[in-house]
Amino acid sequence: MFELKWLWKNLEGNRARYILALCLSVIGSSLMIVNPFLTQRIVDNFIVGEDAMQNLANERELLILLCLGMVGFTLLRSGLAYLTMMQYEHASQNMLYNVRIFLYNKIQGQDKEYFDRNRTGDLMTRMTGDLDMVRHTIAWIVKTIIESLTIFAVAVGYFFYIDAVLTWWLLILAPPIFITSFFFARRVRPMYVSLRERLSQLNSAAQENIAANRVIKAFAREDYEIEKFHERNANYQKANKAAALVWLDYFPYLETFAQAFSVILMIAGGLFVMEDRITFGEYAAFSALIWAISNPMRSIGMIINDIQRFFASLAKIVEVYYATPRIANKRLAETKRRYEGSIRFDHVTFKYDSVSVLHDVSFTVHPGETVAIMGPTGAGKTTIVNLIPRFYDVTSGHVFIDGVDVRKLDLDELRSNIGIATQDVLLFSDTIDGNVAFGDPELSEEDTKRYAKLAAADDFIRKMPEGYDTIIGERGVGLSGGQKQRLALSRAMAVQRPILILDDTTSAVDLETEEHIQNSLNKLDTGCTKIIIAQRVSTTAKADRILILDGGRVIEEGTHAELLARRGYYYEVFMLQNEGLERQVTAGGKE
Ligand SMILES: Nc1ncnc2c1ncn2[C@@H]1O[C@H](COP(=O)(O)OP(=O)(O)OP(=O)(O)O)[C@@H](O)[C@H]1O
Repeated sequence: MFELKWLWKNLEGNRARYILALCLSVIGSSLMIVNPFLTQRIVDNFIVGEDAMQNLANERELLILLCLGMVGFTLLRSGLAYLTMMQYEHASQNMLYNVRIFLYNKIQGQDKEYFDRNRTGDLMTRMTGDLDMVRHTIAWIVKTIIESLTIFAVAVGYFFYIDAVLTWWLLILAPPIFITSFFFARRVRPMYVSLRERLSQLNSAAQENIAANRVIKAFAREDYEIEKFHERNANYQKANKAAALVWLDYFPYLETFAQAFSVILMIAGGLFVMEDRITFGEYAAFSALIWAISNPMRSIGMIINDIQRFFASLAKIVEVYYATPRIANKRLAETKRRYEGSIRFDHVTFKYDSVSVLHDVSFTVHPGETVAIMGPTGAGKTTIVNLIPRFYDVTSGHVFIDGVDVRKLDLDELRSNIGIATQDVLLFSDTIDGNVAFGDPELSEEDTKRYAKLAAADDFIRKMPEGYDTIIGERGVGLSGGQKQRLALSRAMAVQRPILILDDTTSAVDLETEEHIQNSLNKLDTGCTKIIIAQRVSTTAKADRILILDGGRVIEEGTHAELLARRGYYYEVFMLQNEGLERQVTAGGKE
């Protein structure tokens, strides 16, 4: 019932067309009765009736009319079938289009946690194969069911009109057919749920392997990955075969019952003709329409299979359809404000599910200040910056921006006040110009170049075959790690936000380029609070303050000079890094 309601809801805008399609299906199928009826008249009046010869001579016009009627109704039915299909196609394609956009927007609106939990390949399967199954259902399965039921009902009605006893003899087969179908449906349903899951695993494996093809090649793991893919492919094939074999368990019974219709008709109908209970014309009508009863019985297996597939697919679609992100944009702000840029973490604790990652973290960044965060890998640095644009929400404590808890700010407004260059650089397969101006499509060519220069990217961009118009491959293929980082940095700077977050953005660039970037960041003309995650002392040295994070706790906090004087973690990192650099940064670092 829920499924029908869902379909009805999503047919909005196409309901009239769909109802028209259903009505045309019923009318078209009902007309199936006409030709057997005309056949009966022709047989009884002009072929085997007592007055057949006489009628042939005297009522030739009637015969021609009946023959023309048969041709006319056949053409009419073909025309109706065409019109019906058009309505089903339009209604189902329009619905598919609308639902796909809805799902796409839904997925876009999900929070980071959702993407942590859901695999890309699985989401892709929902957006493609599952949606197609739903369309197939409303265009084909519903059509087949409506037409089969109509033909069945009309044929049975007509049979009763001709001879009720013979009809009951035929209908004696209906209960065993329905019981067999019921058991088949019950057995096959969980198989389609598992089949759908295996398809999703197969697609996820394909998507992951294609996306990670360079890593696979680098580690010469092609054979292993091919084997893994084969395994999933085999799983999917096995599940398909298992479902098909279940059908084969029931198929002989259903086919035998369907065949039995003709046998009963031949025996009982033949006897009835001999006893003159029915005319030969009526027998011919029965015979011409017997498929109207047996065919729906035959296709019942196919319909049940498709319906089970539909249920499995719809369940997956509905999960996305009704998914509500925990962190959602409530669209509170009428106009977006520009923040001052102060950030305060107040006793922040954070857990991923039940794993604690941050413990009682407190610090303040004043507008325009630069704070560097350093610490061992896995210490929680990225997690800290993820809390500022609310990619995740704190488990306890508060993150304030301009004195307001981020959870009380409008999400769009909050995020449009933050420029971020993430640790995993993700570029789009677009022009370099398009990538730099991604956050601000209105950015002038001149400004695009200016920000590229600030991020020390202009030089290498100019050397590319088509400069700023060069199209880069998916995820930045064709660029070095450092080049990608510089493009990501120019993209983050180009949006000119009051808060700039750089997560290990210069780790892959050489020291000279890094110094250029440092100077650019200090010279940014829009006043900007910066949080820079870095492992190099050369990056952190000039920050107003440095936080050292270890095991999710702030263990040291101060300026470069203060932390060196403490002889703690920072000092050790400093000593491990270049001695020559020590002199350089001590001179330039803040006291
Ligand atoms: N989405 C996630 N789900 C569960 N655990 C996560 C998730 N992201 C990170 N973690 C865990 O949280 C901890 C902190 O991760 P985080 O990425 O913040 O560390 P980091 O200090 O930035 O490390 P790195 O310097 O290597 O980038 C790690 O133990 C990591 O395994």
